[in-house]
Amino acid sequence: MNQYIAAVDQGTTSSRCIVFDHDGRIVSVAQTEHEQIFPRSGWVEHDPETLWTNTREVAALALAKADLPVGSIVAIGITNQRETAVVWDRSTGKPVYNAIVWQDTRTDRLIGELAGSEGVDRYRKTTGLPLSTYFSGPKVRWILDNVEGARAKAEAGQLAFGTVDSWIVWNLTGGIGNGTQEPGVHVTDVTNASRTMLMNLETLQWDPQICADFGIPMSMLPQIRSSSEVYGYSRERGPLAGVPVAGILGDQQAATFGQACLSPGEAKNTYGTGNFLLLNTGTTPVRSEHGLLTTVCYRIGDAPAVYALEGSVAVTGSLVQWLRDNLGIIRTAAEIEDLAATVPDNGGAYFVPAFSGLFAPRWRPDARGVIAGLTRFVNKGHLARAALEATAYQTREVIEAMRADSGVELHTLKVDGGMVANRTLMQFQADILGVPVVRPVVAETTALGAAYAAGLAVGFWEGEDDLRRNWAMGHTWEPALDEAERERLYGEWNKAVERTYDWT
Ligand SMILES: Nc1ncnc2c1ncn2[C@@H]1O[C@H](COP(=O)(O)OP(=O)(O)O)[C@@H](O)[C@H]1O
Ligand SMILES: O=P(O)(O)OC[C@H](O)CO
Repeated sequence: MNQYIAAVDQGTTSSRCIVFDHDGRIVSVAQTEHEQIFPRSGWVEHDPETLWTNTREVAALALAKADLPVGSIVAIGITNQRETAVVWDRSTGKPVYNAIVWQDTRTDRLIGELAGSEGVDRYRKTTGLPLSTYFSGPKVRWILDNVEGARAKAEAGQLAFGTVDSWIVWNLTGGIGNGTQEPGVHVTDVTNASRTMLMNLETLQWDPQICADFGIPMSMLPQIRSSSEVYGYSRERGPLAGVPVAGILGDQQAATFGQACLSPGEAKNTYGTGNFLLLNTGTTPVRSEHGLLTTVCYRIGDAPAVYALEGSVAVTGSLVQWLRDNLGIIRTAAEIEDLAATVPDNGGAYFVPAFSGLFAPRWRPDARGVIAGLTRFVNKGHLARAALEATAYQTREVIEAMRADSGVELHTLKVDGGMVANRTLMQFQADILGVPVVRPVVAETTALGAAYAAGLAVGFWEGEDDLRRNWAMGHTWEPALDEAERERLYGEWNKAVERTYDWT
């Protein structure tokens, strides 16, 4: 009987389950979007129970679609939107509040208080991260401060916190209130833990002082495990019953692993709701001086952890959604390419989507979005074009910071994620960087990375050479813009970005 690995990718926009074979090829896919909840300006939430029910539905559907027999799935890997925080009651399995999503900025005042006179870099040495609304710790604190009774229950050891991986694994392996009688395992992996602001980057353990400063009881926290080991077994009925849950990676680290960026100096850029560029820096954390994050890239079983430098851009694909949902100038995300093709260039317009402030490399929580350079000439085609270009300019900013921090010169850029279907964007990305942009055959690298982590833990793949062998080039976009024009456009972009500052 053929054997496969199932990967669950619980992302910001949708939940997916993808089944892979030994060559890393896709055998079956199922996907469903979930509601984005915006209760107030700057707030972004998801319903945790929907995230879980969608996950189990897409898993069942992916298996049913390919008619996979019981016993053909040898392991499950989990990958997830990172930082998003869920707090639930251990005895009922019910969340005490909606999941607070990574883009949510409600904790900005709290960040100011925590930064105090030491500033946003107060915990950077320990965690690799600047104080920001982006990370989970402040979100948990907000729930404890604002949900009635939550703090008392947390202090009594009755509440559990998890990033979305923990929440899914808890439910997948048990979950009271989920038709079973036993709690699931309460774990996370080093990559997800490294995004909470509560983990020490070198010891890979929760930091008691930071937890105390944040007012978060340590009894709420999951156990930190490697990215590739058996954490527990699925209790789901059907073909997944009893299958080991054997891999967990935050989605951007998973994409890095799925792109086989397994040696220091190798990088990938993922274009989803936001953009995330990760550079493998090997087994020593590299501290950033140019606005990047130091983060855990992966840890396979007992091997030493591998670290990465990361440039996180908050708004890229979500700007396309905004044009679709808030302005209605396109009906589907893919239509932006046709609209952009109605004009030859941006018509002088620059769209800086600082909807959650600006993340890497500028970290400006006070920024808000602008469209600069408007004249009577600009039409919706130009706005579509400017929206796509914004993704490419933001990527260039991050690559320049990465070069300054690490000295690594990227001669090609490996890309993946939902937006890389857009050929206009990929061509412009190559143009504005002046290096080729390369998309692999299997662009679902996030799910593939989680599958690899799970498959390595159960011996389905033997080692990293298997993963390197599976990577195959799909399409390359070569730069075609002359240097003077490239620099003129980028210079105007930089001017537009400065117009977003000091807004809040
Ligand atoms: N053809 C396209 N052109 C531009 N953007 C697109 C296109 N297709 C999808 N997107 C954008 O990509 C994002 C979805 O990518 P995906 O990798 O699935 O995201 P996530 O993992 O964050 O849920 C959405 O924000 C959507 O607007
Ligand atoms: O769900 P994605 O693909 O937008 O990824 C979100 C990131 O993990 C946020 O840090």
